[in-house]
Amino acid sequence: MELLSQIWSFLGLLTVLQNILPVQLLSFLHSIYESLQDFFNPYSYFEIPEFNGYSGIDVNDLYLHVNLYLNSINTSTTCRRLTLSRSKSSNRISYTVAPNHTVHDSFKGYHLSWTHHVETAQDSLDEKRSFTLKLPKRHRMTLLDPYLEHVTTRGEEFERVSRERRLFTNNGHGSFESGWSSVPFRHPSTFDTLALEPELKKQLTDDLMAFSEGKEFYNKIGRAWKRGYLLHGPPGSGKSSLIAAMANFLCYNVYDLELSKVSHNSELRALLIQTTSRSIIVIEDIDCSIDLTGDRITKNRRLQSMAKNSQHGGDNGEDNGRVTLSGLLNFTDGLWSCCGEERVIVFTTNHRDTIDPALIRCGRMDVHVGLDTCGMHAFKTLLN
Ligand SMILES: Nc1ncnc2c1ncn2[C@@H]1O[C@H](COP(=O)(O)OP(=O)(O)OP(=O)(O)O)[C@@H](O)[C@H]1O
Repeated sequence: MELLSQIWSFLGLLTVLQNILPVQLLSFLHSIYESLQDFFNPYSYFEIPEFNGYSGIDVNDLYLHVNLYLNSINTSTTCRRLTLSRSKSSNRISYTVAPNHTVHDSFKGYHLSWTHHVETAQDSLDEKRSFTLKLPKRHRMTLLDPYLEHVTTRGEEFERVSRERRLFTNNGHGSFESGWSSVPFRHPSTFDTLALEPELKKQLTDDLMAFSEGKEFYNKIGRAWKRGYLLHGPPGSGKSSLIAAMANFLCYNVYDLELSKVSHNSELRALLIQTTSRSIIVIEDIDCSIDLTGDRITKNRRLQSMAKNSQHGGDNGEDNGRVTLSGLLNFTDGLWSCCGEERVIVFTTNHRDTIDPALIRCGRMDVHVGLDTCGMHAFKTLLN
């Protein structure tokens, strides 16, 4: 009782002081109080807002990674309240730390925690979200960088295996902002279900694995992080199934590029720029999709094309109105092909011999896979 009355009198004194002391002195006392509090507090705090700056447009990558990371560690055991959500097109449930709740983590033997703050602006319904990382002050310099690196790597890894993948196809409006339409990618083919000889299966999975983990290698040797596959074999030999198995193995999106719908090289370039990293870009039946004689176009055809162009009052350039071999070579290997990372380009054909060697030389199509013969093992898998 006595303690209660003492607290009351202290609060009363504070109110009186607040009324009589000048504002400057109050704020000075407040800053001294905060400095003392900081000095004696054994923890450091780092705030990670959802957006960079005040525009509310530029999303903070680190915030996204923290969210993914907290999704990847089993937060349900350390956090008392989680927000669950599921998008219309995905079966996956994602967990977010509920507003103003904390989740605990450990790294190199130290305890750390993340608190998710959500504030609603008073004048609008906008929400301001951020995470606060709390870690031991004495070790903050040695812990912060490696821990954030760990969070980013785990977050990216989690996104890779859990994101809903999509199958894109070009819609004929490649010159505009979005030249691709997409549906969820749910092809069931995997390397386990494919009837392939075990050596070939191993070669392919090793190659794909090395590619997906090869960021540093590609950086070191100064090459764009992409890989080309040429799949050849008669109709029905499993080329499409192999592409689906590759996409499922790597957890990549698939861009199925229909060349007949692309009207010229610049549209092809625009489509390439619109593809995202970690994807497989497929051109099926490459020999049927394009005049692979490219620059060696016959005189007759060139004349026909020029006549057509002049009839329509167009430019007489020979590349007008079609995709050429050189356009395709630039697509796979030119400067623009480096505008994204971690991309696999796959060409399929029923007749490898009809393709211009420039298009499938090593460096463009790094791996050639023949699917024409069905060995004993593959046959057994099919029977099973
Ligand atoms: N190696 C294989 N293992 C398992 N299934 C296969 C294999 N090869 C073919 N198939 C089956 O045969 C059918 C045709 O295969 P797929 O469409 O992949 O062949 P394709 O070579 O792409 O044919 P096309 O050249 O006509 O497009 C599919 O139902 C697929 O499941």
